[in-house]
Amino acid sequence: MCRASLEREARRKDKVERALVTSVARCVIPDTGSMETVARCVNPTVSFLDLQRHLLILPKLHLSTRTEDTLPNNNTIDLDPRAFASTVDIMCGTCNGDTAGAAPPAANSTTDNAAPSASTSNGVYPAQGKPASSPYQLVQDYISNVGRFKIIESTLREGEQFANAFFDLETKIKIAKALDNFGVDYIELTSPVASQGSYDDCKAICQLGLKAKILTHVRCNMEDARKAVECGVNGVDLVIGTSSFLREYSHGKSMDMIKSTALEVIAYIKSKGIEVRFSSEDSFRSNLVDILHLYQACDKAGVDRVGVADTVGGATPRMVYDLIRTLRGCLILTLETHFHDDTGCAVANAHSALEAGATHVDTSVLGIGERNGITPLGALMARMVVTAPDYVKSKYNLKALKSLETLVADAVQVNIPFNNPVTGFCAFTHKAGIHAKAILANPSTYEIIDPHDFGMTRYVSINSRITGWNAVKARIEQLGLGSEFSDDQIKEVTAKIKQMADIRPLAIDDTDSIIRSYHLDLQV
Ligand SMILES: CC(=O)SCCNC(=O)CCNC(=O)[C@H](O)C(C)(C)COP(=O)(O)OP(=O)(O)OC[C@H]1O[C@@H](n2cnc3c(N)ncnc32)[C@H](O)[C@@H]1OP(=O)(O)O
Ligand SMILES: O=C(O)CCC(=O)C(=O)O
Repeated sequence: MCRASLEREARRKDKVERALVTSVARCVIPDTGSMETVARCVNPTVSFLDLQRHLLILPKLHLSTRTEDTLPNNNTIDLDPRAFASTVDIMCGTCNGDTAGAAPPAANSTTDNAAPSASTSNGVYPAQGKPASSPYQLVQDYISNVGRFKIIESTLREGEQFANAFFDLETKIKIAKALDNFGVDYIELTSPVASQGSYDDCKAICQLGLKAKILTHVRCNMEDARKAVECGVNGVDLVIGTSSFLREYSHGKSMDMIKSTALEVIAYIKSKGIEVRFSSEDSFRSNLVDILHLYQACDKAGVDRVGVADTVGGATPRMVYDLIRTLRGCLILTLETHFHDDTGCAVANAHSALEAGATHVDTSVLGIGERNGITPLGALMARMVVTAPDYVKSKYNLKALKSLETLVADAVQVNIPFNNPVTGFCAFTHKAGIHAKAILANPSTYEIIDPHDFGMTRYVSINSRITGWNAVKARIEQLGLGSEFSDDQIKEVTAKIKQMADIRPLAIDDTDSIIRSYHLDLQV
């Protein structure tokens, strides 16, 4: 029977039930030979095969169905039931909806078919159980970390790979202190193996006594790891490419060699009592099963974090969600993510990763890095202050963003882009008359971010032909002339501004002069 008829049959028999998914596995579907992700439920009547053969709707589990992946012997991978302990609708042709004997649902899961409660639809972070002040309806998700992520700030590592970057020690120290003042959790530095200067600077920054933990980023080999440890860092970020591109054309190592070296290096760093992270470069073009096994081995060896990198910036938010969710389901619980911005998805990908259960995001100020860079710190803050306002406002010193960006922009001799989230010169400028009227009445009408949270101010422009009388009235009031104009007179002066703005671009002095000259005429 085809999937659609099963679906119809299930609906007809009203056998829609909710079941708690306790685990998932990827296996070959006998009928089709394709590789799919399937789920096991607490309901004992819903067997593994039932779920393969009958319709399974997993709205929260956007899992991979990449057919090129191969599975180990028993066609399963160890999975973490907690990661998938969410309630899903399952239409099943064989079970009768009787959930007797089912294990109790996990905390935070819902077990009935009722519409979400008012608190949920109003935006509650289920993982934290605290109300959100975001006006957007958040997606309820047990595993999401949007309200408890950490930042690994890589301006002094990835950022040094930006074409224009040259940071002397004095500049590095200024940037490190500014990042610390902003409240980032970690500061990642260039490999001390890169040059004598990099080594000396790394040592010097470790001695600053910053609140943020200092990391350095090295190749996955013993010599690099030894140098890193010598510098006195709090942690070492190990990296090695796992895609066939990088295995063949970068370092030439097989997956087995990568694994044995990784385990040796991890053991060494751990023996020194400092944090160690293992990351696969080019994770999204790596074989899923390869990296699952590698990560699980590293996890078992006691790494503090596992890193996933979209090294060439080709991933989409859906792909990110898919991979991170799958890794979370495979007992990889502390997950760092690194997104390049080649296709403009770096911020969205970071958000998607957090929704899927990643714990750490790599950023750099203004996104500077190799090619066109990575997730920008400021843009990520803009995104996250909307998603998780309480967390972001209490944790990060948002008012320091502008000066931090200015410091880095000056150091690498670029301008802050005009359309940069939050700090771009027009990020809070409102111009069209319809917008201006509503903004003046209530800024939330056309602003999702409150500029004051970042120490910024909004600006309502009246210097154009698309302005309106409400905006002009506000300016007249600012000039202290409010009581001397009737609404009709304001409309008349607005017409004069538009007449002039049809001829040439206006500055605020021009519009003020039109207003003042009209006002003088009123006196005579
Ligand atoms: C995606 C990323 O951004 S990863 C981080 C990138 N960061 C850096 O490259 C740090 C700055 N780099 C450097 O200063 C230099 O490249 C160094 C000091 C690391 C190495 O310099 P060199 O010895 O001159 O080698 P080169 O840069 O030409 O090639 C890289 C070497 O590292 C090896 N390699 C590359 N990645 C890895 C890895 N993850 N683990 C182990 N070895 C690696 C390559 O096989 C190559 O080895 P080879 O000398 O046997 O050919
Ligand atoms: O170490 C990492 O996780 C990321 C390394 C990197 O810069 C990349 O893969 O683009």
